[in-house]
Amino acid sequence: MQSSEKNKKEVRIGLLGASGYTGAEIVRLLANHPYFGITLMTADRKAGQSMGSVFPHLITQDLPTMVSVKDADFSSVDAVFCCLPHGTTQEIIKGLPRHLKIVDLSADFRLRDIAEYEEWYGQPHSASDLQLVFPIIQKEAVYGLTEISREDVKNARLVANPGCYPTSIQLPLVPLIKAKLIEHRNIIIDSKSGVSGAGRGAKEANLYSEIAEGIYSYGVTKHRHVPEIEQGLSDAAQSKINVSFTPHLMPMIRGMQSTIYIEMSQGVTVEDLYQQLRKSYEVHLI
Ligand SMILES: NC(=O)C1=CN([C@@H]2O[C@H](COP(=O)(O)OP(=O)(O)OC[C@H]3O[C@@H](n4cnc5c(N)ncnc54)[C@H](OP(=O)(O)O)[C@@H]3O)[C@@H](O)[C@H]2O)C=CC1
Ligand SMILES: CC(=O)N[C@@H](CCC(=O)OP(=O)(O)O)C(=O)O
Repeated sequence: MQSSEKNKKEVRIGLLGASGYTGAEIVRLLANHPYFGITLMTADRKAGQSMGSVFPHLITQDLPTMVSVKDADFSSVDAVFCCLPHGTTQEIIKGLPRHLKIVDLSADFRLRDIAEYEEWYGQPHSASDLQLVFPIIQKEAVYGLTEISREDVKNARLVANPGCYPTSIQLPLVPLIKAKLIEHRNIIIDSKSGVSGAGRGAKEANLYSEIAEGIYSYGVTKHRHVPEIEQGLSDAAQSKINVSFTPHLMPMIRGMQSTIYIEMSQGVTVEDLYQQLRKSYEVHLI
């Protein structure tokens, strides 16, 4: 399909941070989508390159050349996916034209409490005037765990896409908490992730020789996803929930497993938990 035909599709998409792992995933998901066409792509170090040269498996896709965000023209864009590092994202989002719908994959708009963001992410909001701008944008953000807040997501201007570990933990626990099947205390979460979760940027700790044939825990007691997990579970419970969460890095590229230990409410059986999860995520086949 030619770019000109793509422009006729209903929703014109800008992809910010297209040259990273999540950018490539968005391209894959949108490639044959009937309503979306990609009209703008940005990169940082790889600005000026084609997507096919960065990700050879996408070479057959007819995509615009990646440009730097500062050179991006949003006049032919209706919605953007932000696939940028957290911290960087706030500054870029606050400068985007108001007509754009935004899906942000970073962590910048997930936490309602800005003080909590600064504490767990170990950085103030980066632009000097952002303290003024951030609360306004933050109020517009909907936490985009679709299964839990589908209607809010539909109408949002800014969707804060949940983190990987928090997704794997909230999807099973939120329905059980709402149905009062589990206790709010002593929730212990043991999660395992593949290495692509750390992004494509080169880091010593993610070298093959560091990762292969081993497993290690990291961020013990202080991983930045703790407040996000607690925010979602506390919302479901309508009271404060604290969790013990330990992530592990596995010698694999993709994938995630979270094993969650809970106390069942009095009289509840394991079968009750399964029934509730089946009911909550029932797929109606036509
Ligand atoms: N990897 C995963 O499984 C998941 C990641 N996320 C989150 O999504 C976001 C993107 O992650 P991921 O794709 O893995 O990251 P990558 O490191 O793979 O890609 C980051 C992208 O942002 C660009 N970029 C980096 N710095 C800047 C900057 N200062 N200004 C403009 N563009 C910049 C990079 O350009 P270039 O390549 O040219 O340097 C690249 O396109 C992160 O916030 C991450 O936390 C969310 C869910 C899952
Ligand atoms: C293996 C690894 O490093 N994982 C990342 C989380 C990846 C993820 O998808 O979460 P975000 O959307 O918040 O980036 C980490 O532990 O920080």
